[in-house]
Order: sequence, then C-alpha cells, then structure tokens
Amino acid sequence: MAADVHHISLRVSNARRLLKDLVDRFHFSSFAERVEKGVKQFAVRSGSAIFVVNERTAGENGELSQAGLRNHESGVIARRNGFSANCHHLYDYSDLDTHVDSVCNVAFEVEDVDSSLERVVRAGGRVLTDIKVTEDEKGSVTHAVVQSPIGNVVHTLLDKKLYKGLFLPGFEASGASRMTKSTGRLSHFDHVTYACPMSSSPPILEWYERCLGLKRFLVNRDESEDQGFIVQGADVGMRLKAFEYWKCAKEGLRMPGSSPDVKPKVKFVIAEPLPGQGPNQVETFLEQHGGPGIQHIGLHTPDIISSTRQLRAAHVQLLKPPDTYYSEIGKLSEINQVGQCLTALRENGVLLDAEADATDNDTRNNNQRYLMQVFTKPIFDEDTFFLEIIQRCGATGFGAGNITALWRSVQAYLDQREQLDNSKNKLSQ
Ligand SMILES: O=C(O)C(=O)Cc1ccc(O)cc1
Ligand SMILES: [Fe+2]
Repeated sequence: MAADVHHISLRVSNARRLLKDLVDRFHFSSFAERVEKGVKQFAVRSGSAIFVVNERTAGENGELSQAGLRNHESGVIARRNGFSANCHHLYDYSDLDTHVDSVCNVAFEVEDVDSSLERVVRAGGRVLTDIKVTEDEKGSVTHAVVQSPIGNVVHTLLDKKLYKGLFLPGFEASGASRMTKSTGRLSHFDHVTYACPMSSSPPILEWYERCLGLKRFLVNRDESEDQGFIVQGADVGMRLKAFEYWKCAKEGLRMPGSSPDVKPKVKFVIAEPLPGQGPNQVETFLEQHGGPGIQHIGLHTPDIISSTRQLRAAHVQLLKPPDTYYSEIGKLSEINQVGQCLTALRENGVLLDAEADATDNDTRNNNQRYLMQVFTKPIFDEDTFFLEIIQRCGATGFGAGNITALWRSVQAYLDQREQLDNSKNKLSQ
C-alpha cells in the first residue's frame, strides 16, 4: 500500500548543472549526496519536497559504466563505510532510461515493503528490484522498486522507520561547498502530471488502484467518472484523470509520519491528447521524451506572489498566460471576491481559479475556495519537463479556466520555440 511520496528522482546528463539551478534559482537546499566514481546523486529539499538528481552515465544500460562497475543485475557489490550496495544509483532503477533528461521515479514511503510488494505481485505488477536492506550507523532502510504502467516511470517503495539518519543510507551530508540552506517558500509536492498517449488512462488508473491502492480523484465537479475531465476548445484538447493515495486508516494501515506532521496528499494527474487535434503539448512531450512520462510537477507555496517574485528575481522564467486572461468576463470580480490583487497576479503571470460550490447558495461563500498557479519554462534542454508553482486556498481540484490558460501559455511557448528553431535551420542551410 503506497502511502506518501518520499522523494522524486530525476535522471539528467549534467547533475551539477540542474543542482545549481534548483539551489540558486528555486532556492532548494542541497543537503545529501552520494558521489563516487561513476555515480553522482544529489538530494535537495524545499519544505517536504525532495528531489534526488541522478546523473546518467554513458554506459549505464547494463554495460560497464565509466567506473567499470556493472549495474545491479550483474550483482557487483561495493562496500563502503560498512554499507553494502550495488554501485549504481541507489533507490533507483536505470534500465528504462530515456535518451533525454527525465523525471523517472516517484518514491513512496510505505508502512511495510513486504506486504506492499506482495500486493503489487498479486495484482500482476512487475518488480524491478526485489527487497533490499541498506544500512549505516544510523539504522536501516528497506526498499524495492516496481515498474509503473507509464513509460520509464518507476516507483521505489521504502520503509525508513528504523532509520535516524539525514536522508537514506549511502548518502552523506553534502560537502561544505555544496551544503546550502533553503531560502525559498516551496513547501511540498502538490501534484505530478503524466503525459500519456490517447486513450491510455483506463489501464493506468486500474494499475495504480490494484497495485498501490491509489484511488480516483475527480479533477473538478464537472468531470464524468468515465470520460475524465475534458478540456476542449478551438486550440485546446486534453482529457484529464486524477488519482491520489487513499486514507490508509480505512484499510487498517497507519501512514508513516501520521500526525502531528502528516504531509498533504500528493495528487497524480494523467493528461491525454484528444483525437483530431493538430500538434499539441502532450504529443510534443511524447515525441521529445520518447514515450509517456512525467510532464510537470506542481510545487506548493503558501504565498505565490512572494514566491514568484523571488523566482523571477533569480531569473526563473515563468510562462505568461494569454493577454486576454485577466480581462475575461468575470475574472476581475473573481479575483476581488477572494481578496487577491489583479496587479500583483498580472505582474507575475499568476492564474487564479475559484471553485464554485454547487450546493452552496450563499454567494458570499461561493468563491471562497480557490487556487493560483503558474508554469515555469521547461527546465531541461528538451521541452520534456517543467515545474508549476501552485497555491491552494481551500480548492482541492483543478479549474477549467486555469487549465485552458496554462495549456495556452505552454502552447505559445512551444510555438515560439518551433518558429525560432525553423528560422535557425533556414539560416544554417
Ligand atoms: O492544471 C494543472 O495544473 C494540470 O496539471 C493540468 C494540465 C496538464 C497538462 C498540461 O499540458 C496543462 C495543464
Ligand atoms: Fe499542474
């Protein structure tokens, strides 16, 4: 039974460069690392959101790596500080590697790896790395890795109840030159959005429910359970379906980290293109990434205006919504009603969507639940991954207005990139 996201790992060709971006621009703190010959893994955090940046090495896929060490299937074991591990990216699995930078592992902290894995196997899921115990002087951690039904995405299931160390066995505190304090306000992972091929969501939802016990979550109240939430217009066409981990208490399981410091639940969103569309951002992702995978991650902040100001000051490029967004009918009163400031939102390109409550006839309360969002430009070389900054003020889903505007902001960016690439190609011909 999956319970909560422990960390999310990325596999990139230049780990230090991404680390520097996450620290200098997104104000993550660099706190733990595992740097050995041929292996680079860096852990950074902001609030409870932890990214592990793993560097891809040339011969990783089952061949000898640069350090002359084989991957785990060859069974070559390294011993270091009394700690046994294969000389590869720990708590990860690389054989499904893509040719581009990618976010490929959502690691869940579970109550009991044995029973979680048993459930996966019973439900027909594929185990990539069987149960392993890693340990150092601070205790031990049990983990296993399973394959998700989505492209190169895997899930590490880990239990660290018996561990008192900084992060995970095998990692050490970052060297003094790299150790930094988090100065940003990004507090936790809010959601992970997968880009998937057309009509692929039913078996994906079924897999997550059967194997990990995650349950369907309606994106908003206009969603049909069967069809998902369809966002469609002249220039927009996408089907969204979402799921989240279930309140495990109902099934007699205690979540790790239960009160007093329960982390908010992370949601998972599947985005599929709709039939009959022209080029669009979901297809672009599938093409450039070489298959389905994680398209973006929403990071929560308690104050999106101060966060976006801080990010912009650090040269993070945020996508702008269409010019007309803030002058749409009703937008200004929606913004005023919840007590936000149009100028501050517009200045930072932040979108606001209020969740109207069908059962509540008191208009004063109608628009009290809302959310604010903005996308960053892609943070890898290819357009295969970007971050989203999100602040929820009572709203738990996603609003149609914002989704459309987010879609348009991404599409405008991609179209501009394509034009630029085309003119560059023409010049070089
Ligand atoms: O609204 C959100 O935050 C989403 O995650 C929905 C979404 C998914 C994919 C896109 O390309 C654009 C928007
Ligand atoms: Fe999102």
